[in-house]
Amino acid sequence: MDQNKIPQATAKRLPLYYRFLNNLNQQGKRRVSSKELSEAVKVDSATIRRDFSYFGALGKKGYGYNVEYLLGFFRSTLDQHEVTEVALIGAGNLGTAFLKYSFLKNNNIRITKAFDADSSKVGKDIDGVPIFHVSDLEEELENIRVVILTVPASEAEEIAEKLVNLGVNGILNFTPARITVPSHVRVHHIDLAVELQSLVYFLKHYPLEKE
Ligand SMILES: NC(=O)c1ccc[n+]([C@@H]2O[C@H](COP(=O)([O-])OP(=O)(O)OC[C@H]3O[C@@H](n4cnc5c(N)ncnc54)[C@H](O)[C@@H]3O)[C@@H](O)[C@H]2O)c1
Repeated sequence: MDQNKIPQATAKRLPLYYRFLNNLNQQGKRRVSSKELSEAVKVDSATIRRDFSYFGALGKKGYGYNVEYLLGFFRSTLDQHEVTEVALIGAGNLGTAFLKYSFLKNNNIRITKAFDADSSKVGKDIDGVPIFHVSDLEEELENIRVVILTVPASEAEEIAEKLVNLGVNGILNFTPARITVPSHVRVHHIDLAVELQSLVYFLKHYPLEKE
């Protein structure tokens, strides 16, 4: 299937589905209903059915979806066969937490290198990930095209510019800085303060009803 035809909102949910289905598969489950999936991944079942219809997975009434088929589809779509190496810049509080948290265990994305400006951290490793000096980016980044940015906001723009010059085309930006990059580079911002504000706003203005 032509991956460009999958809407972006659907594509964003793929890793969520993938993780859950992978767990099911490891437990030996062969099928799953959209209701079960919906409860697990917190996406309503109509959306799941619509998402899955893009993958040619039409659930059968009373049977649900075939776990192996879906996993096969997700693996090829998410490039699970290939290992994607990711670098992390800024091994401070947040960066260290990411290096320690093995949230990437179940798929083939791995943080393989970290960079920091603090010489006392350079040469050490955090949970097996070596820390290099940020001035060695050029020599050490090699083929890495995806970077997690956890530096102070004031450093973000300058680092991003360096990264783009070295061929990076994907940045997951945890800093509150809004960085400017050329149009071929994709930046996803994750701003925890904004997410929290939005949650509180929704709770206040759109409270959910108890069932
Ligand atoms: N800690 C949190 O809970 C949290 C939450 C949301 C967002 N953030 C954002 O994430 C970023 C990091 O936060 P933190 O709490 O981990 O800060 P921190 O000060 O603990 O870590 C920043 C790290 O970046 C390094 N650094 C500084 N300048 C650098 C440079 N030019 N190149 C490479 N490394 C450099 C520092 O040596 C340090 O290790 C900040 O922008 C912060 O606003 C943090």
